[in-house]
Amino acid sequence: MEKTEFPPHVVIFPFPVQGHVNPMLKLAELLCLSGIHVTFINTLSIQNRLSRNTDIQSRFNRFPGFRFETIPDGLSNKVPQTYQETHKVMVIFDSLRSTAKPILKEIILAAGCPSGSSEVTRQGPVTCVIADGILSVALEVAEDVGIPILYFRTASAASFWIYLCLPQLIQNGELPFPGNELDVPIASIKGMESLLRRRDLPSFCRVDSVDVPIFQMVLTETQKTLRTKGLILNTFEEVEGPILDQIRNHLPKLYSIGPLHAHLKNKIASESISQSIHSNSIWEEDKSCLKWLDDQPANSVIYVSFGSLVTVTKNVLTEFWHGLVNSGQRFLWVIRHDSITDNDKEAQIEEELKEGVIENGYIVSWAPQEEVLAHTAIGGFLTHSGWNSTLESIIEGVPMICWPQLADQQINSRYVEEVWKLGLDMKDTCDRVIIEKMVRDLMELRRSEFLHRANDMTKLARASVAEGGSSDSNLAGLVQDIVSMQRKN
Ligand SMILES: O=c1ccn([C@@H]2O[C@H](COP(=O)(O)OP(=O)(O)O[C@H]3O[C@H](CO)[C@@H](O)[C@H](O)[C@H]3O)[C@@H](O)[C@H]2O)c(=O)[nH]1
Ligand SMILES: C[C@H]1CC[C@@H]2C(C(=O)O)=CO[C@@H](O)[C@@H]21
Repeated sequence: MEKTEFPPHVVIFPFPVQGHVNPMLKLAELLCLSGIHVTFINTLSIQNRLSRNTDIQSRFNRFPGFRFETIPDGLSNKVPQTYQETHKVMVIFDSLRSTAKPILKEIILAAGCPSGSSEVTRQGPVTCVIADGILSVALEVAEDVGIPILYFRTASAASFWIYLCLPQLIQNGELPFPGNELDVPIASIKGMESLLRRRDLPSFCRVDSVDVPIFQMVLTETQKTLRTKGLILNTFEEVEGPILDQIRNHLPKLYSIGPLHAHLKNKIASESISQSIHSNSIWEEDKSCLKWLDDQPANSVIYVSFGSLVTVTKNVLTEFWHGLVNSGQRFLWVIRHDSITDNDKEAQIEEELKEGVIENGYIVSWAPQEEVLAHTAIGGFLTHSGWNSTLESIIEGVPMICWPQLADQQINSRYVEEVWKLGLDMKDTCDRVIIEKMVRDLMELRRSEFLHRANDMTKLARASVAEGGSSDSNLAGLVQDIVSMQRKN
């Protein structure tokens, strides 16, 4: 086999939102540690925010075969704060669809050419593309230029499997469903027959017509996965095994390599590189909360965060405020600056909440979440059930109260309560009395039950990313397949 003068070169292209960029940067670092060269594509605003709020540049400078490539934001950085999250996502999606194709093609074709910047980074021709599982614009470019493409879907395997089964749900008359009878069982998804109700389907399924744009987006983008060389998922066999087996019937090359943040920490430790947790936050992290946590008893604090996309009204915040205060538990609460939709009152709301904070509460606008969940003071997590947050809670053995709002969060919360039994699902309610009761149940009355379950799952998660574990082996298989793609090109 002829020897190539360059290592394999992968172009990685995430959907430009925090919950996608974060895990894909972890993947990029893992591939760099395996000797693979990487070009990572960010929109200009994402790249500027990462550079402003993290050590991203210096962190990746240690890899001579790595470089960032930035592309214009298009319309995506002009989205009014009052837009609902799904509207924001569709603006970004449509903007990339209309602008990214020629730019991505140019990046790929210029790689490895003497006149290109590859002379600076010494990268060879592109071996393959790893694109976000909702960016088929990258699939079209890869097919045009004739190079392999893998998808990385950053949400749960369970949500991906439901999206892949949407055509059956429509054919069997289970979608769309009129009205709000949400406890009707869903029967036609293999592996979830006795688990699913309408309310557990991803939020995009709550439509009275399948022509709703974001429903069409997830349906068509997911079906296009079948045209790729394989699918990477940030999950592990022991947590979503039965569903991974269902997906493998349609996508044999399925690489479950998560939890990626823990996987990367393990690999960095084995390379004896600096141990500190490196942030990929696009907001500035308020680390003062770590000092506040140092002063709290072990397992005494419930951490509250709803991720990077969910927005809330003042009324919702007020219900959570009273529920948390009335529970008598200590709490650390993230209220993201751009998360309040009645934004004319944003400053007033936060001040009211802060004025009301008694000694057992602490509020920040963005936290170092991986460090918070690893802190001994944390005894519970009130979460929106975003997949990164769910994995970060699992690996640290923190039981959860789930308040799902968007996309895969609904099915994730169902698995937390009903399958993994790691916590409580507050789905479709927001009431101070229910919030208070659930916080007391998680932090006091059923504490030992949930901590026991969480401890068992933590062991499985840590074993999967340890040397020889399922995710470790699957990552080695991914690297090997990328190397073999280079030889074929
Ligand atoms: O104060 C905070 C809050 C969050 N995070 C981090 O931000 C990420 C948030 O990701 P996630 O929990 O997945 O939530 P979203 O940002 O809402 O993620 C979007 O993308 C995910 C992956 O596709 C989906 O699972 C979610 O439903 C979708 O909303 C996590 O890594 C957190 O550690 C912080 O660092 N500080
Ligand atoms: C707003 C959501 C549309 C699909 C994306 C997603 C996925 O399944 O890839 C999950 O949640 C969000 O990140 C996106």
